[in-house]
Amino acid sequence: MSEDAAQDLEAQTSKSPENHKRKDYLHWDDYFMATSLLSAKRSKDPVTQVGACIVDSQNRIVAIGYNGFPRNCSDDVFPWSKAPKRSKKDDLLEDKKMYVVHAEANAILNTKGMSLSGTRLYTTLFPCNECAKLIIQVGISQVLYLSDKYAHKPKYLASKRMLDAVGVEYKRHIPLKKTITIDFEED
Ligand SMILES: Nc1ccn([C@H]2C[C@H](O)[C@@H](COP(=O)(O)O)O2)c(=O)n1
Repeated sequence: MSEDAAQDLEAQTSKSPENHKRKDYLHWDDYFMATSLLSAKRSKDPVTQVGACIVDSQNRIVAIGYNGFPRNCSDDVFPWSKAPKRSKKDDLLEDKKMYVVHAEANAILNTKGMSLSGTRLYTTLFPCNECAKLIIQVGISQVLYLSDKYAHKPKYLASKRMLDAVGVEYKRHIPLKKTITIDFEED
């Protein structure tokens, strides 16, 4: 038997992985969180890059977003710095928090007003109180997050208070895969 024929025969046998469903495919939650992480890579914030992804009940991505300045507010003109605590009014105007649109808000805005009732939001960082208000108002029913690094801050405590009050579920996503490599040269 020629080498080619032997390879064909091997490919046809039941042992060959080519004839079976792949086992190391990406599971849905990892897939959507990875999409959020990829989206976060677009952020120009030097300290914290956040990505978010909204998914409907049929696992279709509805919109994605990341933290950044509003459209046409230049990344090179508006400040990426933080004002020191107890700053004067002028210093506060040089604080990024005055200008940044959060990833979750951008994802919601990117849906262009479509119904989000019953959708899930994947975010790399737990939503603040302002984003929680939006999440509730548009009817998102579940939030999955990776990091909760600001959990102790009042904004995040207020966020949980609101989400708890209205029954929006939230849970930390524990990835099944620790890393995912994207290789642009893979064939
Ligand atoms: N859930 C969140 C929380 C924060 N952000 C944005 C806002 C800022 O650009 C950055 C946080 O900066 P830091 O205070 O860590 O210097 O992340 C967001 O998009 N979503």
